[in-house]
Amino acid sequence: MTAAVEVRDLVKRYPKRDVNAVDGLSFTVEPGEIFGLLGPNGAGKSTTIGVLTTRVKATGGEARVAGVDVIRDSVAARKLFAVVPQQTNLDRSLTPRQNLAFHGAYHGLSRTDRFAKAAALLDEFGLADQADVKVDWYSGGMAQRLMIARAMMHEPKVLFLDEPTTGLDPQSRLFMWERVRDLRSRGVTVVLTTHDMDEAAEMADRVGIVDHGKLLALDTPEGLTRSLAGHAVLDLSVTPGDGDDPDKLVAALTDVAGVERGEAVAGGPIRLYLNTDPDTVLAPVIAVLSGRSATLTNVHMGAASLEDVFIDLTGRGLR
Ligand SMILES: Nc1ncnc2c1ncn2[C@@H]1O[C@H](COP(=O)(O)OP(=O)(O)OP(=O)(O)O)[C@@H](O)[C@H]1O
Repeated sequence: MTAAVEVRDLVKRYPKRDVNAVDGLSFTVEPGEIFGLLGPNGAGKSTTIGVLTTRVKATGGEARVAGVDVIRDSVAARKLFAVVPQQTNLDRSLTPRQNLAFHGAYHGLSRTDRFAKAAALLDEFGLADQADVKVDWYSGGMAQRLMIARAMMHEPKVLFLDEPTTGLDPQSRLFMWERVRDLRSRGVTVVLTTHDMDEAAEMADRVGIVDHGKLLALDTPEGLTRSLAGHAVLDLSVTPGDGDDPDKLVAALTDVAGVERGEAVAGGPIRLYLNTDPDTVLAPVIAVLSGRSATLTNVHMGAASLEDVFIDLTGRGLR
């Protein structure tokens, strides 16, 4: 089967920059997948999407959408995908319904078809009641939904979502996640970028972790977290005793049986990666802390997350 998206050795160097924004990226997205590109700000996610959606000119490498070379055959490629950018780009002089209809006209839909389709999509995205108001009245979440509805007007095979829920309230996020899953069930391939590990873990069938324009890991969220040394994590909010510091505390804590590794996350808790159950480690950990006169204010036990995978790969947090 033809891959929905194929990127090979992609390189992008912006003019007057001395490093590559995208530095030899390769990955393949299967049809019907929700694929997440996860990485911190500046990792090169938007640039990669920019190349795939013909907005950014690649410096080198190959990029295909549904088998069509986006670099050499951009006109044909544009019929096969849709993109929802980070920033709202709705036409403020048109109503929501007109925004969709106009997009349909651009893609050659007849008047009847485009208004029927617009009505169906407005309904699906929970905007039917407010389809004929000013776009300016829309909240961020509504504008985001309208942009996805608009993107679906020409029935793209691949939908690119750049940071789909950044800045949205929790309820709007959940609504958005459900709509994206609906799209997948209709066979649309979704490629989303995010620096939110919860979003990647929740949404994506597979996640590519990128940093400095390079792919560091690619697997299912479960596969990525399973790859970590320990399968459980203990977060300790601690104030070191007089004359002690977080690094020394970490060194002492990693001597506890069952602690595979530890690190003091900058500005955050001490994180211990365990290779055993957290409850067997807790008592000896607390004994070490009290022995060093450290004050423990909070303990969190959990499974390893994608954030932990990222920290493991890069030595720093996602944000
Ligand atoms: N038009 C541009 N001109 C010059 N440099 C750019 C341009 N666009 C992006 N960059 C640089 O390229 C690198 C990758 O940026 P990009 O926006 O692709 O990252 P990102 O992972 O999408 O980050 P974010 O989550 O902040 O959008 C950054 O160092 C950025 O400063």
